[in-house]
Amino acid sequence: MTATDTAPAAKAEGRTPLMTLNGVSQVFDTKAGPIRACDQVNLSINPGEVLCLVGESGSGKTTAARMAAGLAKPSDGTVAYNGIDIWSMNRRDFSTFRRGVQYVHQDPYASLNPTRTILQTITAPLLKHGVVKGSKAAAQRAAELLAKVDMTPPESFLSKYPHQLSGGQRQRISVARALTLDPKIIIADESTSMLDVSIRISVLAMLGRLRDELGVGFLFITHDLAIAKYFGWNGNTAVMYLGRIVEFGPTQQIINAPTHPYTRALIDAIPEPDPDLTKTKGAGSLRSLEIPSLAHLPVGCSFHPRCPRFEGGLCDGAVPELITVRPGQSTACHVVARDGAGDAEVRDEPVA
Ligand SMILES: Nc1ncnc2c1ncn2[C@@H]1O[C@H](COP(=O)(O)OP(=O)(O)OP(=O)(O)O)[C@@H](O)[C@H]1O
Repeated sequence: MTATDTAPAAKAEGRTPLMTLNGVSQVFDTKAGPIRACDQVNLSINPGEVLCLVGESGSGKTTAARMAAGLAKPSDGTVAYNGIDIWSMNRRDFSTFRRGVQYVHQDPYASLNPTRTILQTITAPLLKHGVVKGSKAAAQRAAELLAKVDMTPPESFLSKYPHQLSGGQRQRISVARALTLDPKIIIADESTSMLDVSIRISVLAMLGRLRDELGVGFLFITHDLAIAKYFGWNGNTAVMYLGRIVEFGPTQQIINAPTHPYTRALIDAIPEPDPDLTKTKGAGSLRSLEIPSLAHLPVGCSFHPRCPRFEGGLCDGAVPELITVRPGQSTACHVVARDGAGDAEVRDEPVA
């Protein structure tokens, strides 16, 4: 077994991934002292690929996403787009990056300007970046984009303000705005978590259709592995815990054959309609439900105080490295590194 990063297919094929996070860290100064919200994260995404970033609240997902979107500068490491560090790009390349990578926020109400109509919200980037010429063409394109996100008839929404729309409709507007500049990657940060279940499912279905039709890549952030399973079944999933990636691999393997005890615990938290499947899950219970503070990380593996497979002297020594345990799948766990992961038995089950 060898130390590994979490860059999937493109690197293996010798291509430069469209976007890479190379050893990216983010340190915040807080009252409790400096915290490392992201610690040496390696990820890569290509157009058409889905990468799900999963973990509990506070695991560093949004911090990683903001760095990927160029909204925050890493304390360490680099974010590269088309192989170029975004923080040393010239203006033209940085503008290409900004157009190519669009961020869809968890709370569309906070990210939509309340004083702008939907027409103004959608046409502003189209006109600013010269995607279309003239207000008539911009309005026509805005109507097409609304139809793409299933807001029909578009004409009935263009003159409305965000407060006149439902949460699901606002989220669709955020997605339509993200599509204005023909992005290569959409970063969707818990973008359905504030919606009611039935609305969430329809917004997820719409995003899934865009994923398939437009060939756009997704960095899809969620605390809910069930949603990663739904959205990212044919992509990869990285599981984050207290700022570090603890497991990475094809989503099907992560769901059906997880190796890290934390991933197993997240999977156990997914309600399972089939009792036989529930029986095959076997993480054992967590030793503690308390998530340690980033300001006082446990020594060694930071999951060890909660881990059902904890072994004194092994897990509370060094920080475990992310190592390849099966083709395409890597885990940061001393016990798995010592005992092996076993064979993955991946059921090609249909997406729920
Ligand atoms: N600007 C900041 N200053 C200080 N601490 C911060 C800042 N931004 C994030 N943090 C801290 O960094 C840690 C990771 O936060 P982050 O929002 O990235 O996690 P998350 O996994 O996205 O969680 P959630 O799902 O709750 O948004 C948290 O402890 C958070 O309080």
